[in-house]
Amino acid sequence: MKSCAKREADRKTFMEQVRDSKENGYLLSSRKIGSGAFSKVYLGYATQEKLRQNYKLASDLRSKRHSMVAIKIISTAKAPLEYSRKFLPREIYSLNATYKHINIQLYETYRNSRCTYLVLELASRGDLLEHINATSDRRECPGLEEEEARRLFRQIVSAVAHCHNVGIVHRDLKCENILLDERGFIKLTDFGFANRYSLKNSLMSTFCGSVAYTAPEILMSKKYNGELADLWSLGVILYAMVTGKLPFKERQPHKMIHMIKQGLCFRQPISPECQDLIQGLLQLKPGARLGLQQVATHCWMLPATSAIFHQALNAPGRAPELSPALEKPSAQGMCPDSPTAGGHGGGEALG
Ligand SMILES: Nc1ncnc2c1ncn2[C@@H]1O[C@H](COP(=O)(O)OP(=O)(O)OP(=O)(O)O)[C@@H](O)[C@H]1O
Repeated sequence: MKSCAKREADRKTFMEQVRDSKENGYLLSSRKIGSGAFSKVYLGYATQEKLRQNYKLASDLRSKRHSMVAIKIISTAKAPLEYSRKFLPREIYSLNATYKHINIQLYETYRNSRCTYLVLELASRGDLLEHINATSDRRECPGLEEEEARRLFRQIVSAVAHCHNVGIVHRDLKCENILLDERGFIKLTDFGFANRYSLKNSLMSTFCGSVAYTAPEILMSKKYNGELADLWSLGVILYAMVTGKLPFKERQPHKMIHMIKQGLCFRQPISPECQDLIQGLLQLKPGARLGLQQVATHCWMLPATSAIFHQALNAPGRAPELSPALEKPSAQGMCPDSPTAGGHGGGEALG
């Protein structure tokens, strides 16, 4: 239980934050909608005066017919210096650089010596992980229907392509960092690990992100290309969306690598087109992964062409990358042709 003194200190801090926000044109509500390692996110409202001053904010909120925003408050006085000096500026830079994309909206920032405030578009329907888990429960079947997964994945790919086009790699793409707004649009968030690169093929060396979504080259502590590492994470996200599970799940990087080398396993019926796309992204060799352009035009992303692709897949002479056994999983729901069937940790529960 919190001590009285701690509660009083928290109350004072919150009142200061309410004041700071009011001075900057926002009413901070006491409804906390999320928290991170060094941040708290509250529901806020833009004042009429703010709406008069900020045309972009006003027109965006008008289209939504409300004045709500998410206010992320980072206590820079309490956060480690490295976070305030390195990761937070990167997050703000990245959000600003990607501002003009529908999936990512930072309206403005303000700060004082104690806190930095990020005013963000409100994504009121929680994150993708919660959505997958809730939908799985409702359907009594793990994962989203492919049609819904396709609709969301298209937006995610578009948001990541936008980042890459302006020279930003996210480096922490995961279901928890993809939020949903009230209209079902995705909002990419948490750019704390994002980095900019000036050379197309420049390599990075910092370990970022969550092990389950992290590209094998990073787990192996190799220098890596940030764009190609983001592509791996996209493969993990798509797998999670359609199966409700993570493809590889281990706490320790060396065990993860072992699992990845054993190969991917689909334990439930997923269309061959979707499997092909996931396989194309989850390639051990970074250079062998599908590029974003190829992802965006992959037949699974364009349903109209999927029938043609299906024919091509089954055409004589094509190497059978997707065996019939995978298209129609066995009664046990395992991959009989996989050396790891039953034994490997692929298909671990989300969460
Ligand atoms: N725009 C938003 N709309 C609604 N909720 C949000 C928004 N931004 C963040 N949140 C909520 O706040 C949580 C923390 O936000 P965020 O991930 O940006 O913080 P963080 O400090 O970078 O987190 P972490 O320490 O996990 O990296 C999110 O998981 C989400 O639940």
